[in-house]
Amino acid sequence: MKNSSNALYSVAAIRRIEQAAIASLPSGSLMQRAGLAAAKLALGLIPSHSSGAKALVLAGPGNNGGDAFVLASHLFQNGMAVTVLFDAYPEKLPADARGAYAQARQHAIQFSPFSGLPGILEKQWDIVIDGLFGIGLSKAIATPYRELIDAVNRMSCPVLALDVPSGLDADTGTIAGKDGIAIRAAYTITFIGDKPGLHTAHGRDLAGTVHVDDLDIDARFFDAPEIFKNEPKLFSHVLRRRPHNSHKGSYGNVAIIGGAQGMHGAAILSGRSALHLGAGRVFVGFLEQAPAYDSMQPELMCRAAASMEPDDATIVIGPGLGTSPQALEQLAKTCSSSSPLVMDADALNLLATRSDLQHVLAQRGGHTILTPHPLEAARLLSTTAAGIQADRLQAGRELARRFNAVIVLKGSGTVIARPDGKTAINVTGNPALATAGTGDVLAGMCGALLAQSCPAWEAALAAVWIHGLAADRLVERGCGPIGVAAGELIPVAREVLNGLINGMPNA
Ligand SMILES: NC(=O)C1=CN([C@@H]2O[C@H](COP(=O)(O)OP(=O)(O)OC[C@H]3O[C@@H](n4cnc5c(N)ncnc54)[C@H](O)[C@@H]3O)[C@@H](O)[C@H]2O)[C@@H](O)CC1
Ligand SMILES: Nc1ncnc2c1ncn2[C@@H]1O[C@H](COP(=O)(O)OP(=O)(O)O)[C@@H](O)[C@H]1O
Ligand SMILES: [K+]
Repeated sequence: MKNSSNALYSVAAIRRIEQAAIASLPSGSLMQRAGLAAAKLALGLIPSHSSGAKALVLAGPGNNGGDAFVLASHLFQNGMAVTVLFDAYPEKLPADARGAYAQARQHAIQFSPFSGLPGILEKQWDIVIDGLFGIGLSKAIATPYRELIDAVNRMSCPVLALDVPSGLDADTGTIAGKDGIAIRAAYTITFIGDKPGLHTAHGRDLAGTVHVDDLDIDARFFDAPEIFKNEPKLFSHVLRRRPHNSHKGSYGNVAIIGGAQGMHGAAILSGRSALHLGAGRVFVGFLEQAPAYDSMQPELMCRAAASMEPDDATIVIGPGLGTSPQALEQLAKTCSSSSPLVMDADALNLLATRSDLQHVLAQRGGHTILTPHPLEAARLLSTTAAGIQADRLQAGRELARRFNAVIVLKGSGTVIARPDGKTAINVTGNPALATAGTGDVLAGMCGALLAQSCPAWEAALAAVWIHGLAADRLVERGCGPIGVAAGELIPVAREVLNGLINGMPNA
Protein backbone atom coordinates (compact mmCIF):
# COMPACT_ATOMS: atom_id res chain seq x y z
CA MET A 1 0.00 0.00 0.00
CA LYS A 2 1.55 3.28 -1.08
CA ASN A 3 -0.47 5.21 1.49
CA SER A 4 0.80 3.27 4.48
CA SER A 5 4.38 3.57 3.31
CA ASN A 6 6.81 5.52 5.46
CA ALA A 7 8.57 6.95 2.41
CA LEU A 8 9.25 10.66 2.17
CA TYR A 9 9.80 12.33 -1.20
CA SER A 10 11.71 15.44 -2.15
CA VAL A 11 9.97 18.04 -4.27
CA ALA A 12 12.09 16.92 -7.24
CA ALA A 13 10.92 13.31 -6.77
CA ILE A 14 7.26 14.40 -6.42
CA ARG A 15 7.59 16.39 -9.65
CA ARG A 16 8.97 13.34 -11.47
CA ILE A 17 6.15 11.13 -10.19
CA GLU A 18 3.57 13.80 -11.01
CA GLN A 19 4.84 14.27 -14.56
CA ALA A 20 4.93 10.54 -15.26
CA ALA A 21 1.43 10.05 -13.85
CA ILE A 22 -0.06 13.07 -15.62
CA ALA A 23 1.18 11.75 -18.96
CA SER A 24 -0.88 8.59 -18.45
CA LEU A 25 -4.12 10.27 -17.32
CA PRO A 26 -6.78 12.58 -18.76
CA SER A 27 -5.87 16.22 -18.09
CA GLY A 28 -6.89 17.62 -14.75
CA SER A 29 -7.43 14.19 -13.16
CA LEU A 30 -4.84 14.58 -10.41
CA MET A 31 -6.13 17.99 -9.42
CA GLN A 32 -9.69 16.66 -9.32
CA ARG A 33 -8.54 13.81 -7.08
CA ALA A 34 -6.55 16.14 -4.84
CA GLY A 35 -9.45 18.57 -4.41
CA LEU A 36 -11.89 15.74 -3.71
CA ALA A 37 -9.61 14.05 -1.15
CA ALA A 38 -9.10 17.36 0.63
CA ALA A 39 -12.83 18.12 0.61
CA LYS A 40 -13.60 14.73 2.18
CA LEU A 41 -11.08 15.38 4.90
CA ALA A 42 -12.44 18.90 5.49
CA LEU A 43 -16.01 17.62 5.72
CA GLY A 44 -14.91 15.07 8.29
CA LEU A 45 -13.29 17.79 10.34
CA ILE A 46 -16.54 19.80 10.59
CA PRO A 47 -19.34 17.58 11.94
CA SER A 48 -21.89 20.37 11.42
CA HIS A 49 -21.25 20.81 7.68
CA SER A 50 -24.76 19.86 6.59
CA SER A 51 -26.26 22.75 8.52
CA GLY A 52 -24.48 25.43 6.51
CA ALA A 53 -21.04 25.53 8.08
CA LYS A 54 -18.82 28.24 6.68
CA ALA A 55 -15.55 27.61 4.89
CA LEU A 56 -13.01 30.23 3.92
CA VAL A 57 -10.84 29.00 1.06
CA LEU A 58 -7.58 30.77 0.21
CA ALA A 59 -6.59 30.19 -3.41
CA GLY A 60 -3.21 31.08 -4.91
CA PRO A 61 -2.07 31.73 -8.48
CA GLY A 62 -0.87 28.21 -9.32
CA ASN A 63 -2.04 24.61 -9.16
CA ASN A 64 -2.28 24.69 -5.38
CA GLY A 65 -5.00 27.26 -5.99
CA GLY A 66 -6.48 24.79 -8.51
CA ASP A 67 -6.80 22.16 -5.78
CA ALA A 68 -8.53 24.80 -3.67
CA PHE A 69 -11.09 25.57 -6.39
CA VAL A 70 -11.95 21.88 -6.80
CA LEU A 71 -12.34 21.56 -3.03
CA ALA A 72 -14.49 24.71 -2.89
CA SER A 73 -16.92 23.19 -5.42
CA HIS A 74 -17.19 19.99 -3.38
CA LEU A 75 -17.72 21.81 -0.10
CA PHE A 76 -20.44 23.90 -1.73
CA GLN A 77 -22.10 20.80 -3.15
CA ASN A 78 -22.09 19.35 0.36
CA GLY A 79 -24.09 22.23 1.74
CA MET A 80 -21.39 24.50 3.04
CA ALA A 81 -21.31 28.26 2.63
CA VAL A 82 -18.03 28.84 0.81
CA THR A 83 -16.05 32.03 0.34
CA VAL A 84 -12.92 31.96 -1.83
CA LEU A 85 -10.25 34.59 -1.34
CA PHE A 86 -8.48 34.85 -4.68
CA ASP A 87 -6.51 37.81 -5.94
CA ALA A 88 -4.84 36.82 -9.21
CA TYR A 89 -5.81 36.95 -12.86
CA PRO A 90 -7.92 33.87 -13.67
CA GLU A 91 -6.65 33.88 -17.25
CA LYS A 92 -3.07 33.56 -15.97
CA LEU A 93 -3.82 30.39 -13.97
CA PRO A 94 -2.21 27.18 -15.26
CA ALA A 95 -4.63 25.22 -17.50
CA ASP A 96 -5.89 22.68 -14.94
CA ALA A 97 -6.39 25.36 -12.30
CA ARG A 98 -8.18 27.57 -14.82
CA GLY A 99 -10.59 24.70 -15.46
CA ALA A 100 -11.15 24.21 -11.73
CA TYR A 101 -11.73 27.96 -11.32
CA ALA A 102 -14.37 27.95 -14.08
CA GLN A 103 -16.05 24.98 -12.41
CA ALA A 104 -16.18 26.75 -9.04
CA ARG A 105 -17.56 29.90 -10.67
CA GLN A 106 -20.61 27.94 -11.76
CA HIS A 107 -21.69 27.58 -8.13
CA ALA A 108 -23.02 30.19 -5.73
CA ILE A 109 -19.61 30.46 -4.15
CA GLN A 110 -18.61 33.93 -3.05
CA PHE A 111 -15.32 35.13 -4.54
CA SER A 112 -13.47 37.98 -2.89
CA PRO A 113 -10.20 39.82 -3.61
CA PHE A 114 -7.82 40.39 -0.70
CA SER A 115 -9.23 43.89 -0.23
CA GLY A 116 -12.30 42.16 1.24
CA LEU A 117 -10.19 40.70 4.05
CA PRO A 118 -11.25 43.07 6.88
CA GLY A 119 -14.94 42.12 6.48
CA ILE A 120 -14.02 38.47 6.12
CA LEU A 121 -12.03 38.50 9.33
CA GLU A 122 -15.07 39.73 11.25
CA LYS A 123 -17.06 36.59 10.37
CA GLN A 124 -16.95 33.28 12.20
CA TRP A 125 -15.51 30.47 10.05
CA ASP A 126 -15.70 26.76 10.76
CA ILE A 127 -12.62 25.99 8.72
CA VAL A 128 -10.00 27.79 6.67
CA ILE A 129 -8.47 26.00 3.70
CA ASP A 130 -4.98 27.05 2.70
CA GLY A 131 -4.55 26.64 -1.05
CA LEU A 132 -2.18 29.53 -1.62
CA PHE A 133 1.13 27.81 -2.44
CA GLY A 134 2.30 24.24 -2.49
CA ILE A 135 5.52 22.78 -3.82
CA GLY A 136 5.79 25.55 -6.42
CA LEU A 137 6.75 28.13 -3.81
CA SER A 138 9.85 29.85 -5.14
CA LYS A 139 10.70 32.70 -2.75
CA ALA A 140 9.71 34.36 0.52
CA ILE A 141 6.02 35.17 0.74
CA ALA A 142 5.53 38.95 0.53
CA THR A 143 2.65 41.45 0.30
CA PRO A 144 -0.27 40.90 -0.21
CA TYR A 145 -0.07 37.19 0.74
CA ARG A 146 2.01 37.97 3.83
CA GLU A 147 -0.75 40.07 5.43
CA LEU A 148 -3.32 37.42 4.57
CA ILE A 149 -1.27 34.65 6.19
CA ASP A 150 -0.56 36.78 9.22
CA ALA A 151 -4.29 37.39 9.67
CA VAL A 152 -5.18 33.69 9.19
CA ASN A 153 -2.55 32.65 11.72
CA ARG A 154 -4.37 34.81 14.28
CA MET A 155 -7.73 33.16 13.65
CA SER A 156 -8.96 30.56 16.10
CA CYS A 157 -10.68 28.11 13.71
CA PRO A 158 -8.79 25.09 12.33
CA VAL A 159 -6.73 25.53 9.18
CA LEU A 160 -6.35 22.69 6.68
CA ALA A 161 -3.34 23.15 4.38
CA LEU A 162 -3.39 21.67 0.89
CA ASP A 163 -0.20 19.77 0.11
CA VAL A 164 2.07 21.96 2.25
CA PRO A 165 1.34 24.88 4.61
CA SER A 166 1.93 27.87 2.33
CA GLY A 167 5.36 29.33 2.91
CA LEU A 168 6.90 26.11 4.26
CA ASP A 169 9.70 24.58 2.19
CA ALA A 170 8.61 20.97 1.64
CA ASP A 171 12.20 19.72 1.40
CA THR A 172 13.74 21.37 4.44
CA GLY A 173 10.96 22.33 6.85
CA THR A 174 12.16 25.92 6.86
CA ILE A 175 10.09 29.00 6.13
CA ALA A 176 11.03 29.93 2.56
CA GLY A 177 13.19 32.98 1.98
CA LYS A 178 14.52 35.75 4.17
CA ASP A 179 11.79 37.26 6.40
CA GLY A 180 9.23 34.85 4.96
CA ILE A 181 6.02 33.77 6.63
CA ALA A 182 4.08 30.52 6.57
CA ILE A 183 0.61 29.25 7.41
CA ARG A 184 0.25 27.50 10.75
CA ALA A 185 -2.11 24.63 9.98
CA ALA A 186 -3.84 22.21 12.32
CA TYR A 187 -4.00 19.65 9.49
CA THR A 188 -2.19 19.15 6.23
CA ILE A 189 -3.31 16.85 3.44
CA THR A 190 -0.29 16.21 1.31
CA PHE A 191 -0.54 14.77 -2.18
CA ILE A 192 1.23 11.98 -4.06
CA GLY A 193 3.69 11.26 -1.24
CA ASP A 194 4.70 12.51 2.18
CA LYS A 195 7.41 15.18 2.30
CA PRO A 196 10.39 15.62 4.64
CA GLY A 197 9.75 19.29 5.36
CA LEU A 198 6.47 18.43 7.05
CA HIS A 199 8.33 16.47 9.75
CA THR A 200 11.48 18.37 10.66
CA ALA A 201 12.59 21.90 11.62
CA HIS A 202 9.41 24.10 11.55
CA GLY A 203 7.44 21.33 9.85
CA ARG A 204 5.94 19.79 12.97
CA ASP A 205 4.68 23.14 14.24
CA LEU A 206 3.33 24.38 10.91
CA ALA A 207 1.85 21.25 9.31
CA GLY A 208 -0.11 19.89 12.29
CA THR A 209 -1.50 16.40 11.71
CA VAL A 210 -0.37 15.17 8.30
CA HIS A 211 -2.62 13.07 6.05
CA VAL A 212 -1.14 11.59 2.89
CA ASP A 213 -3.19 10.94 -0.24
CA ASP A 214 -1.37 9.28 -3.13
CA LEU A 215 -4.06 10.40 -5.61
CA ASP A 216 -4.35 6.78 -6.68
CA ILE A 217 -1.19 7.06 -8.73
CA ASP A 218 0.06 3.69 -9.86
CA ALA A 219 2.95 2.28 -7.78
CA ARG A 220 5.14 1.96 -10.88
CA PHE A 221 5.48 5.75 -11.08
CA PHE A 222 7.02 6.03 -7.61
CA ASP A 223 10.82 6.27 -7.36
CA ALA A 224 12.60 4.00 -4.88
CA PRO A 225 12.64 6.29 -1.84
CA GLU A 226 15.84 7.45 -0.13
CA ILE A 227 14.19 9.22 2.81
CA PHE A 228 11.94 7.56 5.36
CA LYS A 229 9.94 8.33 8.44
CA ASN A 230 11.61 6.39 11.23
CA GLU A 231 9.39 3.48 12.22
CA PRO A 232 10.10 0.13 13.88
CA LYS A 233 9.94 -1.62 10.51
CA LEU A 234 13.28 0.04 9.71
CA PHE A 235 15.05 -1.48 12.70
CA SER A 236 12.99 -4.17 14.45
CA HIS A 237 14.65 -6.97 12.44
CA VAL A 238 17.84 -6.46 14.48
CA LEU A 239 16.14 -6.66 17.88
CA ARG A 240 16.37 -10.09 19.44
CA ARG A 241 14.53 -11.93 22.16
CA ARG A 242 16.93 -13.12 24.83
CA PRO A 243 17.78 -16.80 24.61
CA HIS A 244 17.36 -18.53 27.95
CA ASN A 245 20.88 -19.81 27.73
CA SER A 246 22.58 -16.43 27.83
CA HIS A 247 24.60 -14.44 30.34
CA LYS A 248 25.86 -10.89 30.88
CA GLY A 249 28.69 -11.47 28.44
CA SER A 250 26.09 -12.09 25.75
CA TYR A 251 24.91 -8.49 25.84
CA GLY A 252 28.14 -6.59 25.60
CA ASN A 253 30.06 -4.03 27.61
CA VAL A 254 29.51 -0.31 27.38
CA ALA A 255 32.19 2.14 28.50
CA ILE A 256 31.05 5.72 28.99
CA ILE A 257 33.88 8.24 28.87
CA GLY A 258 33.11 11.70 30.16
CA GLY A 259 32.32 13.19 33.53
CA ALA A 260 34.82 16.02 33.97
CA GLN A 261 34.62 18.00 37.19
CA GLY A 262 31.12 19.51 37.58
CA MET A 263 29.68 17.28 34.85
CA HIS A 264 29.68 13.84 36.48
CA GLY A 265 25.91 13.68 36.09
CA ALA A 266 26.06 13.56 32.30
CA ALA A 267 28.20 10.44 32.32
CA ILE A 268 26.02 8.85 35.02
CA LEU A 269 22.88 9.50 32.97
CA SER A 270 24.45 7.85 29.93
CA GLY A 271 25.57 4.90 32.02
CA ARG A 272 22.16 4.37 33.62
CA SER A 273 20.57 4.62 30.22
CA ALA A 274 22.92 2.03 28.70
CA LEU A 275 22.23 -0.31 31.65
CA HIS A 276 18.45 -0.07 31.32
CA LEU A 277 18.54 -0.55 27.56
CA GLY A 278 20.14 -3.93 28.13
CA ALA A 279 23.94 -3.67 28.07
CA GLY A 280 25.50 -6.64 29.92
CA ARG A 281 27.98 -4.49 31.87
CA VAL A 282 28.37 -0.74 32.06
CA PHE A 283 31.58 1.06 33.02
CA VAL A 284 31.62 4.78 33.58
CA GLY A 285 35.01 6.41 33.13
CA PHE A 286 35.41 9.85 34.72
CA LEU A 287 38.04 12.32 33.63
CA GLU A 288 38.40 13.72 37.12
CA GLN A 289 37.70 12.43 40.63
CA ALA A 290 35.77 9.30 39.82
CA PRO A 291 33.17 8.57 42.51
CA ALA A 292 33.53 5.18 44.22
CA TYR A 293 30.11 4.21 42.90
CA ASP A 294 26.70 5.58 41.96
CA SER A 295 24.66 5.06 45.10
CA MET A 296 21.35 5.15 43.18
CA GLN A 297 22.68 2.77 40.54
CA PRO A 298 25.41 0.68 42.14
CA GLU A 299 25.42 -1.64 39.12
CA LEU A 300 27.51 0.94 37.27
CA MET A 301 31.26 0.40 37.55
CA CYS A 302 32.76 3.82 38.13
CA ARG A 303 36.45 4.39 37.54
CA ALA A 304 39.06 6.80 36.18
CA ALA A 305 38.75 7.17 32.42
CA ALA A 306 42.52 6.84 32.07
CA SER A 307 42.34 3.32 33.48
CA MET A 308 39.72 2.05 31.01
CA GLU A 309 40.48 -0.49 28.31
CA PRO A 310 38.35 0.68 25.38
CA ASP A 311 39.01 -2.32 23.16
CA ASP A 312 36.62 -4.72 24.86
CA ALA A 313 33.62 -2.39 25.08
CA THR A 314 31.34 -0.25 23.01
CA ILE A 315 32.48 3.29 23.76
CA VAL A 316 30.23 6.26 24.39
CA ILE A 317 32.49 9.29 24.60
CA GLY A 318 31.38 12.84 25.26
CA PRO A 319 28.79 13.20 28.03
CA GLY A 320 30.28 15.80 30.37
CA LEU A 321 33.71 15.27 28.80
CA GLY A 322 34.82 18.91 28.67
CA THR A 323 37.59 20.06 26.36
CA SER A 324 40.69 19.67 28.52
CA PRO A 325 43.96 18.11 27.25
CA GLN A 326 42.96 14.93 29.12
CA ALA A 327 39.67 14.89 27.25
CA LEU A 328 41.53 15.23 23.97
CA GLU A 329 43.80 12.36 24.96
CA GLN A 330 40.76 10.15 25.57
CA LEU A 331 39.26 11.21 22.26
CA ALA A 332 42.45 10.34 20.36
CA LYS A 333 42.62 6.93 22.06
CA THR A 334 39.00 6.29 21.18
CA CYS A 335 39.26 7.32 17.54
CA SER A 336 42.05 4.85 16.97
CA SER A 337 40.27 1.96 18.71
CA SER A 338 38.27 -0.50 16.68
CA SER A 339 35.36 -0.64 19.16
CA PRO A 340 31.83 0.31 18.20
CA LEU A 341 31.62 3.99 19.05
CA VAL A 342 29.11 6.70 19.95
CA MET A 343 30.41 10.27 19.99
CA ASP A 344 28.39 13.03 21.62
CA ALA A 345 28.66 16.51 23.08
CA ASP A 346 32.19 17.72 23.89
CA ALA A 347 33.74 14.80 22.03
CA LEU A 348 32.20 16.35 18.90
CA ASN A 349 33.32 19.85 19.88
CA LEU A 350 36.88 18.59 20.30
CA LEU A 351 36.70 16.61 17.09
CA ALA A 352 35.72 19.79 15.25
CA THR A 353 39.06 21.34 16.18
CA ARG A 354 41.21 18.40 15.06
CA SER A 355 41.37 17.50 11.38
CA ASP A 356 43.89 14.73 12.14
CA LEU A 357 41.39 12.95 14.40
CA GLN A 358 38.61 13.55 11.88
CA HIS A 359 40.71 11.69 9.35
CA VAL A 360 41.37 8.81 11.76
CA LEU A 361 37.66 8.64 12.59
CA ALA A 362 36.65 8.47 8.94
CA GLN A 363 39.11 5.61 8.39
CA ARG A 364 38.13 3.48 11.39
CA GLY A 365 36.49 0.18 10.65
CA GLY A 366 34.09 -0.16 13.60
CA HIS A 367 30.51 1.01 13.77
CA THR A 368 30.38 4.74 14.50
CA ILE A 369 27.44 6.92 15.50
CA LEU A 370 27.81 10.68 15.98
CA THR A 371 24.95 12.44 17.79
CA PRO A 372 25.36 16.20 17.26
CA HIS A 373 22.78 18.82 18.09
CA PRO A 374 22.68 21.63 15.52
CA LEU A 375 25.44 23.71 17.14
CA GLU A 376 27.77 20.72 17.42
CA ALA A 377 26.98 19.88 13.80
CA ALA A 378 27.76 23.48 12.85
CA ARG A 379 31.18 23.26 14.49
CA LEU A 380 31.91 20.05 12.61
CA LEU A 381 30.93 21.62 9.28
CA SER A 382 32.42 25.07 10.01
CA THR A 383 29.11 26.83 9.73
CA THR A 384 26.44 28.21 12.07
CA ALA A 385 23.54 26.46 13.78
CA ALA A 386 21.21 28.48 11.53
CA GLY A 387 23.16 27.18 8.53
CA ILE A 388 22.55 23.60 9.71
CA GLN A 389 18.86 24.23 10.40
CA ALA A 390 18.45 25.71 6.91
CA ASP A 391 18.74 22.17 5.52
CA ARG A 392 18.90 19.52 8.21
CA LEU A 393 18.79 16.58 5.82
CA GLN A 394 21.62 17.93 3.71
CA ALA A 395 23.69 18.64 6.84
CA GLY A 396 23.10 15.13 8.20
CA ARG A 397 24.12 13.54 4.91
CA GLU A 398 27.18 15.74 4.54
CA LEU A 399 28.36 14.76 8.04
CA ALA A 400 27.67 11.09 7.35
CA ARG A 401 29.79 11.19 4.19
CA ARG A 402 32.56 13.20 5.77
CA PHE A 403 32.93 11.02 8.85
CA ASN A 404 31.90 7.72 7.29
CA ALA A 405 29.48 7.33 10.18
CA VAL A 406 25.81 7.23 11.05
CA ILE A 407 24.74 10.73 12.05
CA VAL A 408 21.96 11.58 14.47
CA LEU A 409 21.27 15.28 13.94
CA LYS A 410 19.08 16.03 16.95
CA GLY A 411 16.18 18.42 17.36
CA SER A 412 12.53 18.56 16.31
CA GLY A 413 12.38 15.86 13.63
CA THR A 414 15.78 14.28 14.36
CA VAL A 415 17.54 13.38 11.12
CA ILE A 416 19.38 10.06 10.97
CA ALA A 417 21.71 9.82 7.97
CA ARG A 418 24.23 7.29 6.74
CA PRO A 419 27.12 7.64 4.31
CA ASP A 420 25.29 6.16 1.30
CA GLY A 421 22.67 8.94 1.52
CA LYS A 422 19.84 6.91 3.06
CA THR A 423 18.12 9.20 5.53
CA ALA A 424 15.35 8.93 8.11
CA ILE A 425 13.39 11.54 10.02
CA ASN A 426 12.18 10.62 13.47
CA VAL A 427 8.55 11.25 14.27
CA THR A 428 8.41 10.36 17.95
CA GLY A 429 9.36 12.82 20.67
CA ASN A 430 8.18 16.20 21.76
CA PRO A 431 9.45 19.35 23.46
CA ALA A 432 9.56 17.56 26.83
CA LEU A 433 12.97 16.50 25.52
CA ALA A 434 14.15 20.10 25.39
CA THR A 435 15.95 19.85 28.71
CA ALA A 436 19.52 19.19 29.76
CA GLY A 437 20.64 15.57 29.85
CA THR A 438 18.25 14.04 27.34
CA GLY A 439 21.10 13.87 24.82
CA ASP A 440 23.24 11.98 27.35
CA VAL A 441 20.41 9.49 27.77
CA LEU A 442 20.15 9.06 24.00
CA ALA A 443 23.90 8.47 23.66
CA GLY A 444 23.75 5.76 26.34
CA MET A 445 20.85 4.11 24.52
CA CYS A 446 22.77 4.08 21.23
CA GLY A 447 25.71 2.51 23.08
CA ALA A 448 23.58 -0.21 24.67
CA LEU A 449 22.09 -1.23 21.33
CA LEU A 450 25.49 -1.27 19.60
CA ALA A 451 26.84 -3.40 22.45
CA GLN A 452 23.99 -5.85 21.86
CA SER A 453 25.22 -6.26 18.28
CA CYS A 454 22.80 -3.95 16.48
CA PRO A 455 24.49 -2.40 13.43
CA ALA A 456 25.05 1.36 13.73
CA TRP A 457 22.20 2.40 11.41
CA GLU A 458 19.58 0.28 13.14
CA ALA A 459 20.96 1.09 16.61
CA ALA A 460 20.65 4.81 15.92
CA LEU A 461 17.14 4.49 14.45
CA ALA A 462 15.94 2.33 17.34
CA ALA A 463 17.49 4.52 20.04
CA VAL A 464 16.05 7.74 18.60
CA TRP A 465 12.61 6.21 18.13
CA ILE A 466 12.49 4.67 21.61
CA HIS A 467 13.84 7.86 23.25
CA GLY A 468 11.14 9.93 21.54
CA LEU A 469 8.36 7.49 22.36
CA ALA A 470 9.44 7.45 26.01
CA ALA A 471 8.95 11.23 26.03
CA ASP A 472 5.56 10.86 24.31
CA ARG A 473 4.44 8.34 26.93
CA LEU A 474 5.50 10.64 29.75
CA VAL A 475 3.40 13.42 28.21
CA GLU A 476 0.42 11.07 27.77
CA ARG A 477 0.71 10.20 31.46
CA GLY A 478 0.57 13.88 32.38
CA CYS A 479 4.22 14.05 33.42
CA GLY A 480 5.15 16.54 30.69
CA PRO A 481 5.96 18.31 28.48
CA ILE A 482 6.92 20.69 31.25
CA GLY A 483 9.38 19.45 33.78
CA VAL A 484 10.38 16.02 32.50
CA ALA A 485 13.85 15.27 33.86
CA ALA A 486 16.17 13.38 31.51
CA GLY A 487 16.56 10.48 33.93
CA GLU A 488 12.80 9.88 33.92
CA LEU A 489 13.05 8.79 30.30
CA ILE A 490 15.15 5.79 31.17
CA PRO A 491 12.59 3.42 32.80
CA VAL A 492 10.00 4.35 30.17
CA ALA A 493 12.48 3.70 27.36
CA ARG A 494 13.13 0.27 28.89
CA GLU A 495 9.38 -0.37 28.83
CA VAL A 496 9.20 0.70 25.15
CA LEU A 497 12.08 -1.59 24.14
CA ASN A 498 10.63 -4.59 25.99
CA GLY A 499 7.24 -3.84 24.43
CA LEU A 500 8.76 -3.85 20.96
CA ILE A 501 10.53 -7.16 21.55
CA ASN A 502 7.58 -8.82 23.27
CA GLY A 503 5.36 -7.73 20.38
CA MET A 504 7.57 -9.36 17.77
CA PRO A 505 6.45 -12.62 16.20
CA ASN A 506 8.33 -15.65 17.48
CA ALA A 507 11.30 -16.40 15.25
N1 LIG B 1 0.15 19.64 -11.66
C1 LIG B 1 -0.82 18.85 -11.20
O1 LIG B 1 -1.56 18.24 -11.92
C2 LIG B 1 -1.02 18.71 -9.76
C3 LIG B 1 -0.66 19.74 -8.89
N2 LIG B 1 -1.01 19.66 -7.59
C4 LIG B 1 -0.97 20.86 -6.77
O2 LIG B 1 -0.21 21.84 -7.38
C5 LIG B 1 0.79 22.33 -6.52
C6 LIG B 1 1.96 22.75 -7.32
O3 LIG B 1 1.47 23.66 -8.26
P1 LIG B 1 2.37 24.74 -8.94
O4 LIG B 1 3.57 24.13 -9.49
O5 LIG B 1 1.49 25.50 -9.86
O6 LIG B 1 2.85 25.62 -7.75
P2 LIG B 1 2.08 26.41 -6.60
O7 LIG B 1 0.64 26.52 -6.85
O8 LIG B 1 2.53 25.82 -5.34
O9 LIG B 1 2.76 27.85 -6.72
C7 LIG B 1 3.15 28.36 -7.96
C8 LIG B 1 2.55 29.69 -8.23
O10 LIG B 1 2.84 30.57 -7.17
C9 LIG B 1 3.67 31.64 -7.62
N3 LIG B 1 4.60 31.85 -6.52
C10 LIG B 1 5.53 30.99 -6.05
N4 LIG B 1 6.13 31.49 -4.96
C11 LIG B 1 5.54 32.68 -4.72
C12 LIG B 1 5.70 33.67 -3.72
N5 LIG B 1 6.58 33.52 -2.73
N6 LIG B 1 4.94 34.77 -3.76
C13 LIG B 1 4.04 34.94 -4.74
N7 LIG B 1 3.83 34.03 -5.72
C14 LIG B 1 4.57 32.92 -5.71
C15 LIG B 1 4.27 31.18 -8.90
O11 LIG B 1 4.58 32.26 -9.72
C16 LIG B 1 3.13 30.34 -9.47
O12 LIG B 1 2.13 31.16 -10.01
C17 LIG B 1 1.04 21.19 -5.57
O13 LIG B 1 1.59 21.65 -4.36
C18 LIG B 1 -0.35 20.61 -5.42
O14 LIG B 1 -1.09 21.33 -4.47
C19 LIG B 1 -1.96 18.62 -7.18
O15 LIG B 1 -3.19 19.06 -7.59
C20 LIG B 1 -1.60 17.34 -7.83
C21 LIG B 1 -1.65 17.46 -9.29
N1 LIG C 1 11.41 20.04 20.53
C1 LIG C 1 11.91 18.81 20.48
N2 LIG C 1 11.24 17.82 19.85
C2 LIG C 1 11.78 16.60 19.79
N3 LIG C 1 12.97 16.25 20.32
C3 LIG C 1 13.66 17.20 20.95
C4 LIG C 1 13.18 18.52 21.06
N4 LIG C 1 14.09 19.25 21.75
C5 LIG C 1 15.10 18.41 22.06
N5 LIG C 1 14.85 17.18 21.58
C6 LIG C 1 15.73 16.00 21.74
O1 LIG C 1 16.34 16.04 23.03
C7 LIG C 1 17.70 15.64 22.97
C8 LIG C 1 18.59 16.81 23.40
O2 LIG C 1 19.93 16.49 23.26
P1 LIG C 1 21.10 17.55 23.56
O3 LIG C 1 20.78 18.85 22.93
O4 LIG C 1 22.37 16.88 23.23
O5 LIG C 1 20.94 17.74 25.14
P2 LIG C 1 21.98 17.51 26.34
O6 LIG C 1 23.35 17.79 25.78
O7 LIG C 1 21.59 18.50 27.38
O8 LIG C 1 21.81 16.12 26.80
C9 LIG C 1 17.92 15.19 21.54
O9 LIG C 1 17.63 13.82 21.41
C10 LIG C 1 16.90 16.02 20.77
O10 LIG C 1 16.54 15.46 19.52
K1 LIG D 1 -0.91 25.27 0.70
